[in-house]
Amino acid sequence: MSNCAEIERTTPHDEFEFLRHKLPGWRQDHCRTYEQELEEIKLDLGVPAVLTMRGKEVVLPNLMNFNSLTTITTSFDGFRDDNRTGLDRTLHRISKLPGANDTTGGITIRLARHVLGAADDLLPFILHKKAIPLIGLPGVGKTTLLQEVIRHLAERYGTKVVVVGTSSEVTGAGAIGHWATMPARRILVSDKKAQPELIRQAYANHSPMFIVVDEIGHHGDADAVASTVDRGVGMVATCHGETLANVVNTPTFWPVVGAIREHGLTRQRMTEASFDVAVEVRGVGRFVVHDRVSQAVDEVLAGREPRGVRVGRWPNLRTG
Ligand SMILES: Nc1ncnc2c1ncn2[C@@H]1O[C@H](COP(=O)(O)OP(=O)(O)OP(=O)(O)O)[C@@H](O)[C@H]1O
Repeated sequence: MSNCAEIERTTPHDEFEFLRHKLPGWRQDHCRTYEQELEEIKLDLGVPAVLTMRGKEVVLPNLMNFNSLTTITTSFDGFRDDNRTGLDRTLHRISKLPGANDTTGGITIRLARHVLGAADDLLPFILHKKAIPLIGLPGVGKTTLLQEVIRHLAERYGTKVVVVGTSSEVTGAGAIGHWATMPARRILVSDKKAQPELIRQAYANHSPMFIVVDEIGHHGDADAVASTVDRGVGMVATCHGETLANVVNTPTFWPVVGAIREHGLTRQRMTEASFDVAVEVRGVGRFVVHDRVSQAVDEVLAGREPRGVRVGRWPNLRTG
């Protein structure tokens, strides 16, 4: 699929600038200094703003006052019930901290950027696979990786890729999706409780070859994912957790890891796992891949840690 000639492209720099111009003048200057490495801006009432980067924090001078916080917060539109919104033509995520009496106590701005090549090391392991979870703790780079996976899928399968998710980081916040994930189609989830039904609608109504779900884990998600895969539709989904073992040990995921049942003190896998390869995202560019998921699930159920293959930028890389 290469019919993207008319899609307007923004660079990570453009998207950084759209965001930076929302801040009061002197804070704009501080942010510019850290453009390449900035990951989050935390603006809380009564304390100085904090810029976070991988492995370091910078505390800005001056306390955040009510007027500045209100001016910044009201410059972003459309906060949803989960207190998140995005910024048009960018992948950034803006989240409110609810304060006393319906006020806003602070905001967290996650600066997301499309990183071309972020999935390259993983491609040999995941292309031509049917169903893949990307497992990782908050902030390890799952969403950035997911965007690249979507871009690769959309290049191959075009509009037969449907992305289901709440997060503006994955496909962009605006009425039109972010160029990097187009022409994949998107279903925006405004209420997480509706996600299982929207996954079902994605396969029932839109003839996908692949459905991509940003964050499964709420009640009903795993059942919807398992029945999608049973119908032969490909699936890539992110899950919170550090390892595959964490996922297997969380009952809400049991439908996708082999319909696990408890018998007294033991747990047993009743079917093959829905996923045929599982990826643990351990850090930016560092992955552990399990390519025989059902067997790895059995290892966890037997109380052992399954050994995966280390892929990507690990120091002293060797297979484990
Ligand atoms: N390969 C990469 N190269 C450079 N920066 C990256 C890369 N992957 C992620 N980052 C940066 O790290 C930060 C966190 O990444 P990301 O939002 O993808 O994490 P996440 O695991 O999805 O977090 P959460 O679970 O909180 O949504 C972002 O600022 C992102 O731009």
